[in-house]
Amino acid sequence: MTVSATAPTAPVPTAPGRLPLLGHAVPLLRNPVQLLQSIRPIGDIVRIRIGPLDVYVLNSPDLVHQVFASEAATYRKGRFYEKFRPYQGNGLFTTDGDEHQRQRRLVLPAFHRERLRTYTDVMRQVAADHCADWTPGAALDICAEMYALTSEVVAKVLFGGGLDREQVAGIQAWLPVFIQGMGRRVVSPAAWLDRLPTPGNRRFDTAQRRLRGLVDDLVEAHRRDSGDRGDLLSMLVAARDPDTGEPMSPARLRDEAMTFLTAGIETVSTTLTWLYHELATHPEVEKRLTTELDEELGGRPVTFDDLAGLPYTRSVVRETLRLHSPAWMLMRRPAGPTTLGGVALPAGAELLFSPATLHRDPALYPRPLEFRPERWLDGDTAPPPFLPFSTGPYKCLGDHFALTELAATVATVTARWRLVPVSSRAPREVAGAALSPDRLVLTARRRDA
Ligand code: HEM
Repeated sequence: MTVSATAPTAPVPTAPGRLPLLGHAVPLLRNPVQLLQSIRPIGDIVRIRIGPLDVYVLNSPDLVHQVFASEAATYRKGRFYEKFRPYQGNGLFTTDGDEHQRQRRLVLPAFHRERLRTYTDVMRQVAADHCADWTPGAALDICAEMYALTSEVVAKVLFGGGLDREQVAGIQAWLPVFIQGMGRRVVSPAAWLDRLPTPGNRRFDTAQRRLRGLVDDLVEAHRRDSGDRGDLLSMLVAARDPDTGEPMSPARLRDEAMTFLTAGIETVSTTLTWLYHELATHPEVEKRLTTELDEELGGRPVTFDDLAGLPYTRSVVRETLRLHSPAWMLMRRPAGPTTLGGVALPAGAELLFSPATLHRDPALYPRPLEFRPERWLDGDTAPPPFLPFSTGPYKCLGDHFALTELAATVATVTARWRLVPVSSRAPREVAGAALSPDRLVLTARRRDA
């Protein structure tokens, strides 16, 4: 059923189960993705209530396209992103409008295809070094392993060879505390709670201070020696505004670096963890994957140019991003009163789109809960909307970076190791900053043993 044919003033259906005062806060806190999934069949736009706040959930891919892409100029990023600003500063993630557009133009060349070619060598090397330390038969905490691997990749690509071990360890130790604390503050009911001198708040303050200090030092070092070191930060330091000729200020460089650290690690490590869960429970997929890797690479290290010739590997990555989209909630807010899908929305209305639930809609994807990389290889019908990285002017800037890192890591790790289940327990989804598995333990077996 859709509401798109209704008159502009028609009421929007409200999700069932609303409680007085609390609205839908209880199911949202308990399992937000389940709630968002359950209301998809109700209409193209469905209202949920969080206490006094109305949130309009967009279920139709056409309306998502309208709000996020074709009419994006008439929407702001909205509440969720504003709440990140005190912690993340004025990076790409928290800015919108003209300021965002100017900044995005400056940052874009650092993600150019030719740069990705160089970054791929770092990705492969980190993955190879990381799994070289595994002991055959050892039970591995895959969430921790993938977090350590991906945080080293982003730190090295961002800051280059100048990083010492202590700095990498500092990023790995403080970043999860910072991201988790920031997530809690974004949904916190009262800002004063976050200023109480509790152990958790003190740990967050320390993490934020240490990370900012570390990033400030690295920015300063790059500005002093401003040649191209092949890393991402060098590109940002060298960037000049085409209108004014001005470089980015040290604070802006720090904010962008913090944005890449917070946007580019957990998303990728979560995807890799789900991917290894799926491989461990789908031996036929793993077999086809290793056959492709053996045939195409024959044991040699993967390069950027090899990735185009690994269609099954890329389908495994794509299917993981479909079934386990890290982004489960994106928001926008109309700049003024607007009509959307035939429904009048008030100025400042909060709009929500969930890539995770769109990708599990049986109307778009047949047998949506099955992990079937083959669905991306059939290729004779128009593919359904696939939006793990969102769409429009605020679409993930690191999408090609992430796809390259995921494929290069899988090609490197899976060529050497099989990760097999320790138990039949499936990971439980936890909706935090990303839609993550709560826990995954797998046993490492050498493929050549
Ligand atoms: C599987 C991995 C990833 C996923 C699923 C993902 C997804 C997303 C999504 C959904 C957004 C928000 C878009 C919106 O509000 O419409 C976003 C923004 C962003 N992401 Fe990613 N991301 C991933 C990896 C990365 C990586 C590796 C980097 C950088 C190294 C990165 C950098 C960014 C930045 C800078 C933004 C803000 C873009 C802007 O507003 O201009 N992401 N990402």
